[in-house]
Amino acid sequence: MCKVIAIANQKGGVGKTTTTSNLGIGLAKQGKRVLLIDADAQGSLTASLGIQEPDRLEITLATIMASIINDEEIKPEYGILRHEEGVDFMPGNIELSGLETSLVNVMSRETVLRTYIEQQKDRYDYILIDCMPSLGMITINAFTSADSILIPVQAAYLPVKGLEQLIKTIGKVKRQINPKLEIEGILLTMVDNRTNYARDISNLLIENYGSRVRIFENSIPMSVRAAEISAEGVSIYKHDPNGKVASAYQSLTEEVLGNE
Ligand SMILES: Nc1ncnc2c1ncn2[C@@H]1O[C@H](COP(=O)(O)OP(=O)(O)OP(=O)(O)O)[C@@H](O)[C@H]1O
Ligand SMILES: [Mg+2]
Repeated sequence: MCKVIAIANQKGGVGKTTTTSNLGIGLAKQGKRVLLIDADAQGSLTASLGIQEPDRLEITLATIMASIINDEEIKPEYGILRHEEGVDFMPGNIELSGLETSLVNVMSRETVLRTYIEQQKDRYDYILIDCMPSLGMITINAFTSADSILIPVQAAYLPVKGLEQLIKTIGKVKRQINPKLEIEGILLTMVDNRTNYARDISNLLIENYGSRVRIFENSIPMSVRAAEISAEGVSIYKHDPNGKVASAYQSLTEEVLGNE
């Protein structure tokens, strides 16, 4: 059985991409077959997997989705790249923003990505989708394709209002298009253990959402080592194997495996 998890939060810079790559590589290290999908026009996931100029790539998620819109046959492995640490990935780049605009007039515009992912399901155990910081059509496509949504929340600010909107959108997609959709959990990221602030936010999250949404036991600490990896093109397990962020992502991986 393949599980599809979208990593989403319309707030920018909360650790979506970092979580997608390190959870994905974590799952691969546990022997799972993993496909990562870069559904963000910024191409940050693609860059963090070692592609220096995502915008120069010819085959990306945008071209694949355009083929599906045009009803063209594509082989499942077409355009998929492989990272040295054992994950496959479908890159994304700036062309996704043009596609986002053109989706408005497309028949079944919410299900284009799902059509692609359905073709991949017998080839992978986990498919993780790195969403862009918006709730636009591409993100809705990700929610339509997913079994669950993992929501990274940066521990440095009170996220309540944006989270409410995100949870509402997830509920709407669940009711209208994708009845199996669940929230995998809220993940606190960039936790600075020198302050009490993270604990306050954690308590606030539990108070406000604990009854409705699972909050991951593991959080991801703030560390300059984590900020370095996107430039290195490798995971935290390779860049700083004995550090606290590697250990946190490993624990998160185990938690996600436990949710199977
Ligand atoms: N645990 C961490 N500690 C310190 N810095 C981090 C940590 N995780 C991520 N970062 C850094 O914070 C920035 C934002 O992280 P990331 O790109 O993963 O967020 P994002 O939610 O994907 O952003 P966007 O909304 O732009 O797609 C990056 O520069 C990243 O390297
Ligand atoms: Mg990102």
